[in-house]
Amino acid sequence: MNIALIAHDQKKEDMVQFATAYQHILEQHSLFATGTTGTKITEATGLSLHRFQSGPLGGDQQIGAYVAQNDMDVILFFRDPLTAQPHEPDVSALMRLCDVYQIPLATNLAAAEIMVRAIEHGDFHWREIIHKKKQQG
Ligand SMILES: O=C(CO)COP(=O)(O)O
Repeated sequence: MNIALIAHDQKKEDMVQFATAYQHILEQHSLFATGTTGTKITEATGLSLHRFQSGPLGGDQQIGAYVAQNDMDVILFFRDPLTAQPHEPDVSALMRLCDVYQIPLATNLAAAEIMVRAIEHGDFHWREIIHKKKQQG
């Protein structure tokens, strides 16, 4: 599955701890991240991932483009609700697209822990079916 990992600055430590704790699950999937989040995860865990632009420079929109093509399966986005973001419209747009395409989106650590266990449990197998159907045209 294609999994996107994103964290605002105040939540990056949470993301590093999350990625460390669930590395054994995450490493079985294709990982994507916004720029700085990706760097921090890779430095802390060694996980290999595709790094997009930093969020304020368009990273959320790049992940949104994957969602719009139905190519992203899960998004774990640790948002900071207490700090204004210069790219708030991009953040809102990404979350909107997740709703348009029914893409599972966790916006905090507690929800992400449930989500990653569901991934391990195979609860998102329906996403593989969508990929196969898409390939068949
Ligand atoms: O701002 C972000 C998401 O909106 C995250 O971007 P970075 O991972 O580059 O800090």
